[in-house]
Amino acid sequence: MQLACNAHTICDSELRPLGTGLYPVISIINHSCLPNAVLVFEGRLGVVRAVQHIPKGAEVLISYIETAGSTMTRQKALKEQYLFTCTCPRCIKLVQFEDIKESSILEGYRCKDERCSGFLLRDSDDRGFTCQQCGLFKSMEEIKTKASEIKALSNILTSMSSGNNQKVLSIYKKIEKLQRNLCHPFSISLMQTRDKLIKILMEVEDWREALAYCRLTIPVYQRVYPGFHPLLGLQHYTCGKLEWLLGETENAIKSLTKAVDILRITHGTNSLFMKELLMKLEEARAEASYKPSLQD
Ligand SMILES: C[S@@+](CC[C@H](N)C(=O)[O-])C[C@H]1O[C@@H](n2cnc3c(N)ncnc32)[C@H](O)[C@@H]1O
Repeated sequence: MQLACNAHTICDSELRPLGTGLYPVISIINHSCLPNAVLVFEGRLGVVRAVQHIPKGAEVLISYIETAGSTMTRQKALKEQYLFTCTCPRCIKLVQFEDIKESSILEGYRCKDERCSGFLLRDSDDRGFTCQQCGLFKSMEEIKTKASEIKALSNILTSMSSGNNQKVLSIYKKIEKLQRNLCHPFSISLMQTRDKLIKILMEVEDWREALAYCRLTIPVYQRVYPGFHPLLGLQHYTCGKLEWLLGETENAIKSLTKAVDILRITHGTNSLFMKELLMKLEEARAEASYKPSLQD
């Protein structure tokens, strides 16, 4: 257990896990769900970078876990994996109204009225949930039916062997449709399903549809992560790459610029990964300045 509490998951530049490592210096850094620094890896080298100004004498804090999640979800993960109760500025708000609202958005249900973006709270008699914006009621029965349909589809996915991309794609699309109807538009589960769809659609080279889902995830990423979070930078990067592939040069420049603005802070500018990103942005800019002259 002592090893698990002090070890770190080594990831590649795109935060895909590669293995586990013990870094004696990095393992003295404590956790916060609102960290002022991030840990990224350049090969086997662990690098901690500040993501905001850290005043002299203040403690450097990184996040040990996925920070997109309700306070209860984060606290559970920290308790189970690292055996402590977090008291960071986000966690001390547990069960305060703002925190209940936040968890109802991130992990709760959507209003029956599709145009309403209110959050739902469970009624005291447990018969269902009421939208806190428009007052519409959603019954427990309706929620349970949709949730069990999603569960059944997820079970099919777990029982499937890999390699059947088209079948997996069609199941994820069904799950996404059900979640769109069940979950709040800023739901993390819906965001994760869309991320799975983006990954598969990129594997089957359907850039157009991958981009459509990627664009849907950006506002959710912007909401659930702080401004300088590597995952937000990487999502802008994915959007930019897809736009570039589809010939949407101006949009690609915008997305790649947003990616660079974030990732130069979290990843530095010296790695091969960042050099490639900066080169793509240069290429897109060069193409944009060349294109109008073609129309002359
Ligand atoms: C990688 S170690 C961090 C350094 C450790 N605090 C030390 O003094 O060696 C991880 C452990 O530190 C403690 N820890 C880290 N962040 C904490 C926090 N925000 N609040 C309380 N304990 C924390 C937990 O016991 C956790 O399992």
